[in-house]
This record gives sequence, C-alpha cells and structure tokens, in this order.
Amino acid sequence: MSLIPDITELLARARADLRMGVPVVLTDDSGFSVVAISAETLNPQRLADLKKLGDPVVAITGRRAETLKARAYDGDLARVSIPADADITWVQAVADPSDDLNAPMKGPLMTERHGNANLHRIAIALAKSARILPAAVVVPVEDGRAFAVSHGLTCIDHTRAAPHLADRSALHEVVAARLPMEVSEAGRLHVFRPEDGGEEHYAVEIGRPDRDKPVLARLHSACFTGDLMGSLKCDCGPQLRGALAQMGAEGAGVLLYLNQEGRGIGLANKMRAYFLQDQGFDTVEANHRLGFEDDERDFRLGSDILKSLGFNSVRLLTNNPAKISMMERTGIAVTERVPLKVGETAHNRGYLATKAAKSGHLL
Ligand SMILES: Nc1nc2c(ncn2[C@@H]2O[C@H](COP(=O)(O)OP(=O)(O)OP(=O)(O)O)[C@@H](O)[C@H]2O)c(=O)[nH]1
Ligand SMILES: [Zn+2]
Repeated sequence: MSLIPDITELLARARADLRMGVPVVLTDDSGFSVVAISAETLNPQRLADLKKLGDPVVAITGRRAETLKARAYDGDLARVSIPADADITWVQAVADPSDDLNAPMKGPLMTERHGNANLHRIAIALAKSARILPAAVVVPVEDGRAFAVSHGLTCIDHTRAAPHLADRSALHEVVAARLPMEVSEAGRLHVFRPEDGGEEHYAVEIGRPDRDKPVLARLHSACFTGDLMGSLKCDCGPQLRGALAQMGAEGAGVLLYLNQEGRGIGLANKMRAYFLQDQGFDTVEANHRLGFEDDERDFRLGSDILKSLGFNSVRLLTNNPAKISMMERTGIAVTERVPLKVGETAHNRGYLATKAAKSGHLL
C-alpha cells in the first residue's frame, strides 16, 4: 500500500521526533524492543515516565565514554546505567561535555555489559543524523509495535533501518538556473535533494566545463561562521572565495557546496565544540569529547553530484587527502591536487596546525 510510509520516510520522521524530544520505538527480529529518546531534548516528565517502564540507560558513543572514563563493553558505544535518584541534569551531563571541567561526573559510571546493543546503536546513529548530541535514553518495552501504535510513536525495525543508516541517500537534481556572479557572469546553480528528507546540497557550475576533460573542482563543506560571518577561527571563507575566483579566472569549474556544517555535526554541535576549544581543547579533541569522530562527513555525496552532472575526472582544489582518496574510490579520477592555501590568521593558526598534525592535511 503506497500510502504507508516506507523505511526511509519513517527514519526521517524518527529524526524529527528525536530533535523535538519525542520518543521513538525501535524493534529487532528477535522480538526485543526499546523506547528511545534524545538525551539532549528530553524533559523531566518524559524521563519520569520512561523510568516507570523499566530501567533506562543512557547510550553514548565510545568517544564520549572515553572522556567519561566509562567502560564501553559494546566497543563503539556504552550503555550507562541511570541511578534511581538521577535527574535530568545528571542525564544531560552524561551527554553534554560543556560542564565536564566545572562539575566532573561523580564516577565510576556503571555500564551494561550483557545483552544486545543493536537498537542503542540505531538510536545514536539517528541522533547523529539529526545533528543533536549523539546520546539517547533507552528503555526496553514488551511488544514495541503495539506500544508504538497505542502511544502514536514512530516505530523503526532494525533489519530494515540498518542499511539506510549506514549509507547515504540518493540525490536528485531539483532545479538549475543561471546565476551571474562576481567571479563569472556564466554561473549556474544546481540544487540537489536527497530522498531521505535530509539536507539539500548545491553545485555551482562556472562557464561550460568540458565533460571529457578534468574539471577544476572544489568540495566545500558549509561553514556558516567562516563562509558568511567572516570568522577568523577557520579558513573556510577565504577558501570558498579563493576557489570561486580561480574558477572565474580559468573560465570553468564546479564548486560543490555540501551542507555538512561543522564537519558533519551541525552548527549547534560545532558551537559546542568551539565552547570546548575556549577551554583549551583542540578541534579534534573537542569533537571526541562531544562523542563524535574527528570528521563525520560523507564525501561520497560529492562524487554522486559530480557524476550526475556528467563529470568523471577532476583537478581538485583541496589540502585534505581524505577527499582525494574518497573521490578515487567512488569512481572520480583526481588528475591533480590544486593546493588551496589562503586565509591563515593568528586565530586559526593552531586549528590549521592540528588539521595537519592529526587529520593528515597537506601544508
Ligand atoms: N567540528 C568542527 N568543525 C569545524 C571546525 N572548524 C571548522 N569546521 C568545519 O570544517 C569544515 C571545513 O570544511 P572544508 O574546508 O571543506 O574541509 P577540509 O577538510 O578543511 O579540506 P580542504 O579545505 O579541502 O583542505 C566545515 O564544515 C566547517 O564548518 C571545528 O573546530 N570543529
Ligand atoms: Zn570554517
């Protein structure tokens, strides 16, 4: 019946639910089911009601567990038991590192070792893709499907969801139109929309690049602070303008503007990372303390867009070797790396040095 939402649509709904603080139900083939809610958007009444269902845990990533010195028996994640007297402030302090230094968690935190963490993993993956803190309060329930129906909650089946959470969604071009720009009057903006209700991405084509030759290309990740506000903490704004200027000067090029703000963690989490950076952590450590990997972006999106525009080889404007290897692995030949060294300031010198030392950026 086509009027019933499919798994992609249910996942989009679940993401929206988590962002709003609405619980979702997750089930697996063995008959195990849980209710999960975002630790960030949880409210006190809902925590009290979850406790009535059983013994909830806070599911956090292995990265966050490392910071809290909690044992991650599940490897990439840990299920932290919630003490009976713990309130919402306690739960949020497990998820959110902003107060780690002022009020270190009174440990040791107890983590669960037995049982299956598959549904907790889905809850964290959904929270990440909803661009909220990667932590969820999770409690088992009997017959999740019936619970979801009686409470009007979105219900996600593990087997159907897992492949979608591991892979990117297909992108389709929605529209393209002429966009005269300062760097070139022959600009054209293409808008791409994913099937999963996620962020749209854009491609700016300059001139009419020959599809049979390597095109001068840039995969730019959104940076509201750098691209628009003139932030001195990174080099994104000058890189964006530098890349466009070079394409304008050569008369041809394609700039992909990927809405993967904050290396894929979203602007709110990036600002949380900046708050930690003001406490002395570097850009990579801040991501880890929040529970994220160094870089949560998916550059395969870039290849998808280039291919759908008819390109199969690029001269890539970048200092990031991960972008080059991902292009090559996904069928876009990189015939040349064109360095993009602009915009170093007193404020971003440390940030650029960390990227070179820890993320392999070329200087
Ligand atoms: N999480 C996090 N993201 C940041 C920070 N500073 C900048 N960013 C984000 O980092 C990304 C930088 O994107 P790019 O310039 O495309 O990528 P890059 O990996 O530096 O590679 P090249 O510029 O191509 O050499 C943007 O999404 C920014 O929003 C930070 O301190 N923490
Ligand atoms: Zn930036």
